[in-house]
Amino acid sequence: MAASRISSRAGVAAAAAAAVASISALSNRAHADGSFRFSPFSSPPSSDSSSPQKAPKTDSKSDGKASGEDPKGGLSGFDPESLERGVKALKEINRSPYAKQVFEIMRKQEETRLAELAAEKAYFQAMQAQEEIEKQRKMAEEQRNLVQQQAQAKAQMARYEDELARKRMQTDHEAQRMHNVELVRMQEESSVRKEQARRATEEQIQAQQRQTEKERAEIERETIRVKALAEAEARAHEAKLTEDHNRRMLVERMNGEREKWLAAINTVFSHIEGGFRTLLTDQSKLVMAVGGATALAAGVYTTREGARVIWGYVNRILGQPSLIRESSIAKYPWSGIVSRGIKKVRNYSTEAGASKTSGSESCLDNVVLHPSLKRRIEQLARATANTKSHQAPFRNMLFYGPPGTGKTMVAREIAQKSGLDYAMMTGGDVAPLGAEAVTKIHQIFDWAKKSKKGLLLFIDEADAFLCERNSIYMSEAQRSALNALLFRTGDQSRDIVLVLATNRPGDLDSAVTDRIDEVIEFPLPGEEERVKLLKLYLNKYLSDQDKEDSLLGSFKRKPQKITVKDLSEDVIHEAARKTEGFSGREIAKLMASVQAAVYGRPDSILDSKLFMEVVDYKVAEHHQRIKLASEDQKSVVDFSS
Ligand SMILES: Nc1ncnc2c1ncn2[C@@H]1O[C@H](COP(=O)(O)OP(=O)(O)OP(=O)(O)O)[C@@H](O)[C@H]1O
Repeated sequence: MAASRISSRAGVAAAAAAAVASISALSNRAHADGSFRFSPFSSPPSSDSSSPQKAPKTDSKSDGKASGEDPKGGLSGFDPESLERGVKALKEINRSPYAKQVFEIMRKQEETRLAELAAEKAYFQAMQAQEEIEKQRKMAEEQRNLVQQQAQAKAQMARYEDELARKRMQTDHEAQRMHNVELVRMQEESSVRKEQARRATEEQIQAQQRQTEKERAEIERETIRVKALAEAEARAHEAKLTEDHNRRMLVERMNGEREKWLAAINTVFSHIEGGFRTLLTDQSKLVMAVGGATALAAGVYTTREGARVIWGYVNRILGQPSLIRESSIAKYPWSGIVSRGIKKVRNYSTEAGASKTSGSESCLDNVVLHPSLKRRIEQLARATANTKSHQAPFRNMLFYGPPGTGKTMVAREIAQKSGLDYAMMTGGDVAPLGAEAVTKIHQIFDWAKKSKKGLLLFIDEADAFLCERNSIYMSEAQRSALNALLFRTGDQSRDIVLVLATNRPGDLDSAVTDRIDEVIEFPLPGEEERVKLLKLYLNKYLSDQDKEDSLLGSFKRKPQKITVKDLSEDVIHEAARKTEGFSGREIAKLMASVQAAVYGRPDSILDSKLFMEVVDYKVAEHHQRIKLASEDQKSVVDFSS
């Protein structure tokens, strides 16, 4: 019995296990599908949970509809066999006395399962919360991305705006640059226009200046011409006066002679009277007397006229040309014999005296020049002196510089010291000669050839007739004279040294300057030279009185003796400082004025006060003269413009 009971119990347990296994298999399957919600102990939504027998049916039906059945139609993979086995097992359980325990176990199993499901639910809720969090995170991320995108868009917008602003600025800048370029171009054009206008004005001014220069040159030439004319007139007048004087002397002498002759004639006539008486009485003696008287008259007349013709001829051949103002060559060959003899004697005595006082006297003692210039001139004088002995051609010279700086003096000194003959003429003398000038120039060169030593021909104021040949102010005669001179100086000469002096070297014809070998400038004296000049003329005009007295001899009235007092070196240096811009001539004149001022004093004393007074007014006079000259020049420019 017990064994049967045990076997029945084992059978129930096996049935329950089978039922549970089949239900579990179903349940697991449904879970595996994810849509199956059936549980034998859970209360289905539409069937009664307390009737487990019905539940599978209901479940199977609903399951067939809800989960086992494919929504597209048909039960895919559903096995009703296990369900049937479960139902069968349940029936067996119901019949078993251990059904209660079985159901208890099943309930516990179900509770366990519910707990598992709750845990699963909690798990799912946690998952859901996690999902929610994830969603929130994603949303936040999206939000952040949105914000980021917005920021990016904003930044892009800002960049774009910035780009636009930059482009606008660039455009503005470009426009400004173009504007500036345009402005610069306009300024350049304007400056070019201004420059052109300035050049045009300058050219106009230069043309005006040239015109003024020409006019001034014309005025100067006219002045020189007038001066030369005046000088010629003065010479003519002087000659006339001399002639008058000679005539008067002649008349007086003739009167004396006449009286002498009258007395003689009276005597003679008394004799003649006797003779006539004899003649009248004797016919043959009368005829002889008349014939003799006629022959005598004819002889006297012929001799006189013949002598006059011969004199003119000799004079023309041998005499000094009239253009030469000063020369070392005697005017007539025979007239030098006596003077040469006197000169020799004088030279001998001077040399003897000089050798007693100083060993050697350098040339140019009376000329004050800058040491370097002086050295050059001494060298030139020596070279010129030696040229003839070496049979070399002479070198022509041009001296130029402001008036009164010693050009003429130096030329004279060079001529004298070089041992050549020398002759001086002035350019201003040529113009008044007119058509005769050419002949006179040739005459000078012919005459110069006669010098055995060689001749230094010095032409002062050379620009007066050697100026530019194209000049419209030059007369035809002057041009011819210049051409004659150019013709005679075409080759290097072994007979003539040409020395030209001018204040305006620029006016000389280019062909003339081409013939020049040495060009020497004579500047205004510097302070050192002015000191020397002041001392030189102080000695000459104020201290050399004794010497002059002895030279004047007894023919002239003796001048008052000048006493020089307190004239220190400092005073002379002060005067030299003040006389800046003075020429040598002006300083010589200043010292002549000092001499005159001293003669104006009863005691004839020269002291530093008087000296400086004269210096001051001469300096004021000099500045006034410069001012007037510049005003004159300005007015000439204004007038011409
Ligand atoms: N360097 C000098 N040394 C001494 N005296 C001078 C000097 N320069 C000029 N004089 C004085 O001035 C006078 C004129 O000099 P000079 O005739 O030589 O000048 P210049 O240069 O030929 O002038 P111009 O150009 O006017 O003919 C001389 O007689 C002399 O008294």
